[in-house]
Amino acid sequence: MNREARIQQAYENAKEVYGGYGVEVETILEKFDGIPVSIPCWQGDDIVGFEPKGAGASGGLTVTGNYPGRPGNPEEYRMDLEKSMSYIPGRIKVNLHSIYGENYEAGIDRDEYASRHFSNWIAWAKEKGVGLDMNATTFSHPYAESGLTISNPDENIRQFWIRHMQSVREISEDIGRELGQVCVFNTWVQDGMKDMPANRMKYRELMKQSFDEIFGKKQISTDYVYDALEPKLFAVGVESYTVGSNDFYLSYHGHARAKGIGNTILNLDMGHFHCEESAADKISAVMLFSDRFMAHITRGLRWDSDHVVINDEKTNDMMREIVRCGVLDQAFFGTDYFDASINRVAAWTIGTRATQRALLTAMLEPVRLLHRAEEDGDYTKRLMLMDEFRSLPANAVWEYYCLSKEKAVATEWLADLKQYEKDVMFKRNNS
Ligand SMILES: C[C@H](O)[C@H](O)[C@@H](O)C(=O)CO
Ligand SMILES: [Mn+2]
Repeated sequence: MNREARIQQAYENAKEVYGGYGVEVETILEKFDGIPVSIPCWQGDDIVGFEPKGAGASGGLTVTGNYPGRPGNPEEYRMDLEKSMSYIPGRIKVNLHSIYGENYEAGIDRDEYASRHFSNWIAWAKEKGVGLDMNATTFSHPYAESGLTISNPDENIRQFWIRHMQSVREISEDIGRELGQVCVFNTWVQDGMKDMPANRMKYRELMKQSFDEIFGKKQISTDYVYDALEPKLFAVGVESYTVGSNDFYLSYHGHARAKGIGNTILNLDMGHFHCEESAADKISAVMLFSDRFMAHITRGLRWDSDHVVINDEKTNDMMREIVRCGVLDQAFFGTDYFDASINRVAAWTIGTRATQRALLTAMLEPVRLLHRAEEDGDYTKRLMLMDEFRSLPANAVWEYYCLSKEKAVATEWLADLKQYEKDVMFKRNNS
């Protein structure tokens, strides 16, 4: 049997199996096809970006590895991105950092970044039919060396980062308007301390004030921008105290909503909690009080929050929970990882495809039957179904979807990437 016929037949069988549980596979596929996953720009070049002097990651972010072939300019970078996109079915967005703008004028600093620095990205996104998300970049900068940015008691430094965030938020607004879809403005900041602070209150108070100024500067339509707050437990070098902790951001979100400041939402990064803590469990708690949320799908491993996403238990758990909670239409899906020890284009491809596959698998779960068993108080049946549903033929549906989008099925993309690596990536000299 040839490739197409094999995939088609497995798909027809899968449809029958799912149909037996009341799941209409075609309807699910149609919905799935419209859900974008945002690709992390930082995986493409170890978060160097295109500022005149790319500094590389710092501030609790460490990219390990030195795999050859890193792109050294926007053209090489977008070429790699397009290569990865050629292997990815379904809608995507690119999650940019503010240091990935272009044509910065001499002497310009981050507090003066503007939409003109992103005009190439906007034109490219329009041409490719993809969306863009945006991140303020508070690390890898002389004003970030103390480890405190918007919570810095030095008013000059604090105001510098406030202006930075305000300008990046306005860039996000222009992007949202230009592309006709929401651009999530993410505000992760690394602020914290290696050792115990004597005055924890002070920095949180400053951070609260700063966010009030950042989001309070301008009311922006939610058609264009949501302001994502991304809590984190700790980072390397920031072991004792993170100003933007989960409790801080949950409270700040409530405050901002009550006062009508900005369009805040929570960004639940799966790698930002205790290893045994479930980010999935937080979705229902947050979404009872919010209209939207972002998920940073990633694979936390011990002290590293950002390994390349694979189809592991936590990723599937996160996706299942989003669907079971009925908040799929409220989710912004971002992925968040860096790995410079493997081919960077492959990392993008593996992580995005794994995220999509886990999402599709969760959408196919016969969730109504699980809810019904629980409502009936039949926890025995609930557990049996949950376990049984893990073995449903979701992969056959995924492969059919890839085929229908004329994208690689299973491992088919790797040989082509190895050729690209040889012909293009390994000929660069950017390390
Ligand atoms: C580069 C990003 O801003 C970063 O990964 C952030 O989202 C994060 O999760 C930091 O740990
Ligand atoms: Mn993140």
